Amino acid sequence: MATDSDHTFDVIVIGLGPGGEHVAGSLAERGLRVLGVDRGLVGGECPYWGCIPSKMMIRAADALAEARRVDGLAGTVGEVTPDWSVVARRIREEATDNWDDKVAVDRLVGTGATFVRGSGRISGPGRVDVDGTAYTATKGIVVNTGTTAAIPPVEGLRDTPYWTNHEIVEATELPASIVVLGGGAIGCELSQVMARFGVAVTIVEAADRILSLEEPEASEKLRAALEADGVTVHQGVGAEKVTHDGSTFTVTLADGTSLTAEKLLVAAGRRADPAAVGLDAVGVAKDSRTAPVDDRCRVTDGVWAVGDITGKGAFTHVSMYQAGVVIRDVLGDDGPPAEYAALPRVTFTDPEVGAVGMTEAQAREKLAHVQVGLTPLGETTRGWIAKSDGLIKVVVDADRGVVVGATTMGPAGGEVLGALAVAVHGEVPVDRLRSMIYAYPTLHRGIEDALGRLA
Ligand SMILES: Cc1cc2nc3c(=O)[nH]c(=O)nc-3n(C[C@H](O)[C@H](O)[C@H](O)COP(=O)(O)OP(=O)(O)OC[C@H]3O[C@@H](n4cnc5c(N)ncnc54)[C@H](O)[C@@H]3O)c2cc1C
Ligand SMILES: NC(=O)c1ccc[n+]([C@@H]2O[C@H](COP(=O)([O-])OP(=O)(O)OC[C@H]3O[C@@H](n4cnc5c(N)ncnc54)[C@H](O)[C@@H]3O)[C@@H](O)[C@H]2O)c1
Repeated sequence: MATDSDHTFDVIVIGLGPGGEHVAGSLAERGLRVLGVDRGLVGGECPYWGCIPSKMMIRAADALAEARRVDGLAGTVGEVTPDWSVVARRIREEATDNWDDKVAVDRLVGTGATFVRGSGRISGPGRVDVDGTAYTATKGIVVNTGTTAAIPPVEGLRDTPYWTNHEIVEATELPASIVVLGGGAIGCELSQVMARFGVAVTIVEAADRILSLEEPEASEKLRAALEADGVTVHQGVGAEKVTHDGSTFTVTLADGTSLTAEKLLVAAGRRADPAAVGLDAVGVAKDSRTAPVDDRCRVTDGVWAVGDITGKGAFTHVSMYQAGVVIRDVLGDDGPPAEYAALPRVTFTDPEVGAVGMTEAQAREKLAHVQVGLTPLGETTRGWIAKSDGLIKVVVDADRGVVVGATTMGPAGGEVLGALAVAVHGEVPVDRLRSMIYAYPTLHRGIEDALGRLA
């Protein structure tokens, strides 16, 4: 029979995405009594339907593209024949264990934490209900319930068998054609993958450009790259109506264009639901779209939140970073508060779009004097040799003489980003960056060129 002590823990973690899993395991290892609750798979979206399987798809699609590049660089390889079954098998066997989280559950329980599969909800300070069973948290509750795909209010859409990231990651066969609603990170990455595997892909992006949160120069180059892969891009126009006749989707755009395709992928952003996890019971407004947190990731006394739900950046590295902040705060350990000025992000298209800190537009909105330097990658020696397109752009706070934002687009754009992420985080003076030695001929040498072009 369950006793009170079976239902009383120091800390209860609701939702075990990357950050929640880390908090639960680390606090248990430090000797706290921890209950981890997840209604789905321990590890969350990233390992099962997000980062890892999508990057496995991208790796495969890039291999196809690289093989096709032999022409014009090194000879001929004959016809490159894509086979999705290889990717689908890797996702099942190597990435997700066929969507079984036994390894993750065992790892968590191995730290000393208790795991319950179910839907958790805060019912009041220190109180959590999991599918009708009441639990008490004496030290605190950590919320890491993440996001699900946002389904935009387009007429007819909800009544159709649309795909989200879940269905495309689980697909064992690709369709002949697909419309992708949304040209953000998910839409762009997956569109390129599918196009390289022979799918006729059409992106519909309501904003005036794809990847609209990043620099316009990157959006323009990415659009050209996607079109070179055969993707059709409609931007600046939203979908107005969607129908499905049993085999074919018809998507009507606001400008009257009618698109038909075998599948429709919704990649129009993500939605968190703070009220569903009971955050309204501890003071968060019922209609809040995020869990507002302070620089210790506290929502209120005894309640912390980490990950997508905090609205600080829907990335695994943010979830993990915030987890570190929470672990220290719960334990009373010293450490810096959370800061996001040097938030890095990478869209793993080809070319990759790395970015850190502010875009030029954000900087101009916030700062009095802004300088910008941009180097097209083709003008760097390495970029020219590799026949690679891309750019390096730096955004500088002229008053302080430090880089506050940067974009590194190109092959390994996410790796080149590292140097500029350090510069933004460390507030390294531009003069110091200008006077360092950049190895020749590297792509990151473009940083020196971009700094030389500051205007
Ligand atoms: C296709 C795709 C590709 C991506 N690629 C990248 C990438 O390359 N790099 C990157 O940094 N990020 C990427 N992301 C984003 C990344 O997946 C998320 O930012 C990351 O998973 C962190 O999310 P989270 O910690 O908020 O929780 P999530 O991963 O969303 O997990 C939340 C967990 O909470 C559980 N849960 C929800 N409600 C309850 C409840 N009431 N009770 C119990 N359990 C609950 C869910 O079952 C889930 O397991 C990608 C996302 C997608 C969809
Ligand atoms: N490489 C990575 O790190 C990576 C990869 C994929 C996803 N993610 C994370 O997941 C999050 C979600 O990705 P996402 O691509 O779904 O969201 P997103 O917010 O990046 O992009 C969604 C896009 O859909 C558009 N849109 C919204 N409603 C629309 C409509 N009705 N018709 C047409 N377009 C519409 C928006 O204008 C926007 O450009 C990202 O913000 C990112 O944080 C990260």
